[in-house]
Order: sequence, then C-alpha cells, then structure tokens
Amino acid sequence: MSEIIGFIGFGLIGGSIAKGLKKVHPDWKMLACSRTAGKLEAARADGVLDEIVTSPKELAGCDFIFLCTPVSCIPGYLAKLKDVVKPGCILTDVGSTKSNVHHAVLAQGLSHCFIGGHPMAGSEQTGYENATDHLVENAYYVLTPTPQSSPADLKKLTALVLDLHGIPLVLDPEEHDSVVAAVSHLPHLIAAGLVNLVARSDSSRQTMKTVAAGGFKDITRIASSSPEMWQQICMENRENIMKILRDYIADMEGIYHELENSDAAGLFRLFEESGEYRSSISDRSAGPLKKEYAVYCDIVDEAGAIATIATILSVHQISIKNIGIVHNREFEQGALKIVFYDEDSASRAAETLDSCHYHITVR
Ligand SMILES: NC(=O)c1ccc[n+]([C@@H]2O[C@H](COP(=O)([O-])OP(=O)(O)OC[C@H]3O[C@@H](n4cnc5c(N)ncnc54)[C@H](O)[C@@H]3O)[C@@H](O)[C@H]2O)c1
Ligand SMILES: O=C(O)C(=O)C[C@]1(C(=O)O)C=C[C@@H](O)C=C1
Repeated sequence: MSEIIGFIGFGLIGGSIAKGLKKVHPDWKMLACSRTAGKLEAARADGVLDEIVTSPKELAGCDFIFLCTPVSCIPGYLAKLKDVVKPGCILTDVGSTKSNVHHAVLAQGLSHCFIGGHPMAGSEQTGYENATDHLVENAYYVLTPTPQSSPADLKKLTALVLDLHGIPLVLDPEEHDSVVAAVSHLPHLIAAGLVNLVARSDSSRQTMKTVAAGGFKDITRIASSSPEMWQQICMENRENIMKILRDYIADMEGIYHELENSDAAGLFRLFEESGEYRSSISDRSAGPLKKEYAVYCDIVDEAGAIATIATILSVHQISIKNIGIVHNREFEQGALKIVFYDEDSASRAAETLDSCHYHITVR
C-alpha cells in the first residue's frame, strides 16, 4: 500500500530516512517542512521529496509523521500536531533523548498514536546534503512505544525500520536515556572537553595540533558535531549525563592515582580490561558499529600509484566500494584505504595486492 510520509525537520537524519524509504518504496509520497524551507529544494530536485510544505497543518493526510528537529524543538511541534494527525497516523521522532519527548506526548494527549524512535547511527555532519539512503543500515533503531501504543502500530513502524535495514530494539524511554547517556552523550562531552584542553594547552607554535595523529583524531571526530544539537541533548538528559560523568571523573581520579603511585599493574589492568571489552564489540557483524570491509595499502606518493592498484583489482574482478588516501598518517608512507562490498572481496584484494608486493593491513 502506498503511504504518505511527513517530516518536520529535514537534515541528516530526516533526509536519510526519506532517502532510504524512497529507495525501497518509490511510489510513497514524501512531504517535509523545516525551519528554512528553501533548503528543501535540493531534496525535491533529487526526487526524494514530493512536496515542500510550510506548516505542520499541511501534514494532516500523512500515514506516518517523523519529527526530525533538534530534541528541544520536538515538544513544540507535538503541540502543533495535536489537532492535525488523522486517525491511524503514526507519529514518531528520531530524537536522541526520549523521556522529554514522552512527557510532551502525554501532556498533549498523543500517547495513542506516538511511538518514539532513535536510530543509533549518525555522523558529526549535519544537513540534508550529508544524508544517505543507507545511514541506518545495520544500526540499532530504538523504538519507545507508549503504554497506549497498539501492537499493530508497533508492527508497522518496525516494518519501516526493517525497510531501512535497521535493527529494531524496543526500550522504555527512561532506560533509553540512561543507556545513551553512557554510550553517546558522555563520549561527545569527553571528545569536546579533550579538544578544548589540547587547544588551551598547545604552544604558540601549535605543536600539539601539528603532531596529533590517529589516537587523537579517532577519539575526537565527534567533537565537530553540531553545537545546537548537542547543547539541546545535554540539557534534556542532564541528570543521566551528570550521573555517568560523576563515575567517569572518579575513574579518571583512580587512573591519576595509579600514575602518581607508579602502579604499573593497575595501568596494565586498565588497558587489558578495556581492550577485552572493546574487542567484544564486533564491527563486522550487524550492530552499532558499521560493517566495513577495508584494506589499507602503503603506496609511494607518485603519479599513477592509485590507478595501478585500481587496475590490478579490476583485472581480478574485485569491485571497489570506496577508495581514498588516509590523511591522519599512522602509516610510514602514504596509506590508501580501499573499502569493499563484502568480506570475501576484501580478503581476495588483500591476497592479490600482497602477491604484487604491496604492504597490506586489513582492519
Ligand atoms: N546526527 C546524529 O548523529 C543523530 C543520530 C540520531 C538521532 N539524531 C537526532 O536527530 C535529530 C535531527 O538531527 P540531525 O542530525 O538530522 O540534525 P540536522 O541539523 O542535520 O537537521 C535538523 C533539521 O531540523 C531543522 N530544524 C532545526 N530547528 C528547527 C525548528 N525549530 N523547526 C523546524 N525545523 C528545525 C533544520 O533546519 C534541519 O532541517 C535530532 O533530534 C538529533 O538528536 C541525530
Ligand atoms: O557517529 C556519530 O558521529 C555519532 O555521534 C552518532 C550518534 C552516537 O553514536 O553518539 C550520535 C547521536 C545519536 O543520537 C546517535 C548516534
């Protein structure tokens, strides 16, 4: 059955959901309104949006409405949608916090038609221009039904998540907020705090900034995320974040004391335990980390070096999904990152390039 899908807020997440659904259901009609309507023109030109609307009232005919604005704006839109949603419409959101949204849903008397949502996928980039049809692929997509949500509605929204190749996971809003405080919100604060500490501690020659390599860049990518979005997430989930931040500070104090007391065994245990737990989070199976089949190849910096590798792979009929130079050099020469569509292609590529005397690292 052809559905009509409405979006309020149409940036990275709204745009990615619309692109993903349009890919699977080209006949479904997509409508959106956003703070700056002009920005939606690109989505219409791409054929992702069928209609740009200027007010939530124009979403009255929708079968699903996705609220995809920063989290503090969601309650205001729920109030505007209160008398707009048609019977049978499923109202959902993608906000990174859930308790504040559920309180607003209850206050507006929308519990019967609302099911919260939160795709555990994203990026430090914002805006429709960075949206992709596969953003949610292999990522957990948390669903938070209300006590009044019907099993039939939950089944319908779950089917949409599966269309996006996401992994549906039902949680209650409070548990969701406590979990994401630890695995998403605290990491963003740590990344931002660390970057600011380094910026403050660096010399006038900016030597820290110059030599910063993989370790610093890996842990701080998310420090470039939207300040508007993260200010709102932190304000809405203050209590949970404060609780886990307190524990984190205590753990850091513990590490400080291990260093102060030259406690080598304690430091060893720290890395041993963290390494074991981190390794148990697979990035090759479906889960919160994206599947990626990458091979790193050292190349000398000379004209035609990339073309030679691409030709070798093409002769062996191995398709490349993505290829690019790794800019944060952990490798002595130039490292080329080649991403493949599946594990088999990645291992065949590694064997082939190895037999051609390239130095290969598979990650
Ligand atoms: N970026 C991520 O990694 C990520 C992941 C999962 C969930 N989320 C959640 O998804 C939501 C959207 O995030 P995003 O990454 O797509 O952000 P974004 O900045 O890319 O998009 C936000 C959209 O909302 C619009 N908007 C902002 N304020 C508005 C307002 N007052 N009224 C109407 N429209 C408004 C913007 O114009 C833009 O279209 C947020 O609630 C965020 O917490 C983000
Ligand atoms: O990959 C990133 O850049 C993200 O920050 C994605 C991320 C996260 O993992 O913390 C950010 C916020 C969301 O609510 C969900 C996912």
